[in-house]
Amino acid sequence: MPDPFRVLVLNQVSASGLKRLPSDTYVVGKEVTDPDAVLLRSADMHAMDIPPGVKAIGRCGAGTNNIPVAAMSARGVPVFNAPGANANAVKELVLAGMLMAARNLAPAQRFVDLLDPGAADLEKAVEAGKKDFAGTELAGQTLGIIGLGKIGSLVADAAIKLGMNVLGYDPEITVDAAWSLPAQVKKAAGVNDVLKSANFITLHVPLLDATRNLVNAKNLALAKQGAVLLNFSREGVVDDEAVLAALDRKDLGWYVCDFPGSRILRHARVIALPHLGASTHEAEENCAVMVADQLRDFLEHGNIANAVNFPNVSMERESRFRVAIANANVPNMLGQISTAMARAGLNIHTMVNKSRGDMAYTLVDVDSPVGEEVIAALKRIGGVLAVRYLPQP
Ligand SMILES: NC(=O)c1ccc[n+]([C@@H]2O[C@H](COP(=O)([O-])OP(=O)(O)OC[C@H]3O[C@@H](n4cnc5c(N)ncnc54)[C@H](O)[C@@H]3O)[C@@H](O)[C@H]2O)c1
Ligand SMILES: O=C(O)[C@H](O)COP(=O)(O)O
Repeated sequence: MPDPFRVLVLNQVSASGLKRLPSDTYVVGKEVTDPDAVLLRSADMHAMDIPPGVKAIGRCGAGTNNIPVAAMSARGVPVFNAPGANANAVKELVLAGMLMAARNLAPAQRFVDLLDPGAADLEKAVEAGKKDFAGTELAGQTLGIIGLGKIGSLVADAAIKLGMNVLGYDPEITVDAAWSLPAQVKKAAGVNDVLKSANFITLHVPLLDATRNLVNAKNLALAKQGAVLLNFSREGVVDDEAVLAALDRKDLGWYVCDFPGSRILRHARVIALPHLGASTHEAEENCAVMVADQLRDFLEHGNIANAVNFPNVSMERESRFRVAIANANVPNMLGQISTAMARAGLNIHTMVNKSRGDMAYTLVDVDSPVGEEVIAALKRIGGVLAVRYLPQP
């Protein structure tokens, strides 16, 4: 009986996902030591000493900026995420955010909270107060969407259905995402174009070097007066100081965001939520199940689906003896791998090799058991980052 896989869980991950890792072959929990894999949501792994035995990381969500992906790539460790699994939850919260801003719901609620329930003129006070909170309707307004991936495309579709005009910008849109966009979405030339034209601007990009401070003092100066900026992306995508200045100048009407950093807290025109975008039972379950299944397929069979730093690679088992190799995407790796196996008298039954950027990944099924010396020889090949032997009973 092989040792069980050990999975360290860093956040509150849905039990439905954890149940996908059966207790006879997995030890899963927050106190697990010497883990083979880590499952998490938003815990910050950058300062963490990631144990050398970690073979995979599973982010039960979309953003992986809390994980040292480049360092994991250098170790040949895939970082899995759950594309689209929480997109509907975020879309619904964006719609809520637009409505909260357009209808002044936050100050209206604060006004009602302060009413005296015992006052004889309660109804009169309600009717007198409501004029301060009159708003606008969404239909007919222009929504600018920056980032048209899983979330952005759902937001576009919902906004069109609400009667909004939609303008989208995404310089790296995938073919699949482009196909899933409603035909009515107009293409913007850039962030400036979106800011100039939209009454509502919503951000759905990952936090990368290229997207840090994507919305800043320079381009906020172009915003339509009273525009509403929504940030359900990441705190660093928006320059908070620039937003505060734009709100104070009344250039921006509202800033709705899911990241209540210290600078924006308690500003009267900021609606800040506690990173709630993906916090629905449905999204938490979808993300955890998707990532746990991907992690299990990788740990047991070496197959890779939805790793942000590896190609998708999957091969049906054609023999009981499988070797999985992560290697640099450079010439002659396959030649060296097959030579090392041939020297040990191993016959390759079938193999698959794919690459993505600097990373390549190879699965090899051989006809007979693979000795430790062969695994050691494979590990010694320059450019090989990680080797795993995955025999089946
Ligand atoms: N608030 C929350 O709880 C919550 C939940 C889910 C995701 N998120 C955040 O939202 C981000 C997007 O999620 P997703 O599921 O839509 O991801 P996704 O990968 O499907 O889409 C991201 C899109 O951004 C585009 N993009 C990249 N750089 C860009 C740029 N400079 N300008 C315009 N577009 C650019 C990409 O081409 C891609 O289409 C995540 O990375 C995460 O940071 C937040
Ligand atoms: O990137 C994501 O998926 C979201 O920010 C959700 O984060 P959470 O899983 O910590 O709620």
